[in-house]
Amino acid sequence: MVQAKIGIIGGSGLYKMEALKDVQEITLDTPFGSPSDAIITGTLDGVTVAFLARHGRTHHLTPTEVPFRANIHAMKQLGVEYIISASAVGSLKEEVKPLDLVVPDQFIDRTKNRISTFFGEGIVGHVAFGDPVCLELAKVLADAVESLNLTDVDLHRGGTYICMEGPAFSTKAESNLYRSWGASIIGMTNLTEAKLAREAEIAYATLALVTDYDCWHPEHDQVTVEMVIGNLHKNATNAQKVIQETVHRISDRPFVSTAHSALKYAIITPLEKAPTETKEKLSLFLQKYL
Ligand SMILES: CSC[C@H]1O[C@H](OP(=O)(O)O)[C@H](O)[C@@H]1O
Ligand SMILES: Nc1ncnc2[nH]cnc12
Repeated sequence: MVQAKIGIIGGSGLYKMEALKDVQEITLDTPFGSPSDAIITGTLDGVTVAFLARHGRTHHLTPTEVPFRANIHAMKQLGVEYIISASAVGSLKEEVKPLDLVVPDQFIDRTKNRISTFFGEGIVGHVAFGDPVCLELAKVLADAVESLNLTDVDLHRGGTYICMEGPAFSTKAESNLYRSWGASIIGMTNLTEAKLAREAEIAYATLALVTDYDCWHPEHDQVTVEMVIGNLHKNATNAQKVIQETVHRISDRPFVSTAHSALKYAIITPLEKAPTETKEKLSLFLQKYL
């Protein structure tokens, strides 16, 4: 099977990477079910990457239905060590304008209906998540954005991403509450993914593509899918340029992230006493500690 150190998870509006060459479609199974879609491997400027459309290439999965565990497991099977996530978000701040790019460094969890851990069934682990994205990868991503000098696009380094359950957008009261918390952007997917990536010891960072002002803004007080997709199409070209530049930078200067050893002090259950079936289910993550 093709191996790729860099994985790309594309969200709403980013269902493929146009610049990929030597493309192969790989259908994988995992102990956590099937991923959202086939994984597309290929090369970007000679570097092998693995691309997955988070909601499926036909966008048929709601945020709640996205098989986050299977997606991360599949990336790990391919040898992925760094994940670049591209995601559509609403803005919670006036200065974060539609079409801007944000590289968040914090998340707040407002999800209610999803499993966001690989642990359980006899093996307990608690990974550190104080810095939920890999700060080094986030810097590479933000530096890549800056180097491209994209017209009419401001870059925001850092900021808090509210991860809500969806699929309905927020109420105005919720949106204003999140603003009062100082959060910058809102979406429905990235915290879950970041947590699982951390448990899988994969460095993870988000390129957030601002599509709307959510519903708090007096002059733009309804967010619609039409608005989101319209802006995302405009953003998709920029997103692909940024991803390509980031891939180039990672392959030029691969680095060791603290995420790569996140499980070292996280597992509390003595593995020799843990159920064999669970050890097998988690073997891809645990093998180096067994
Ligand atoms: C189509 S608007 C809401 C939808 O867009 C974002 O998706 P993703 O994070 O995968 O880009 C948001 O999280 C919602 O799933
Ligand atoms: N306003 C919004 N709320 C949640 N997720 C989004 N994705 C894009 N815009 C969004």
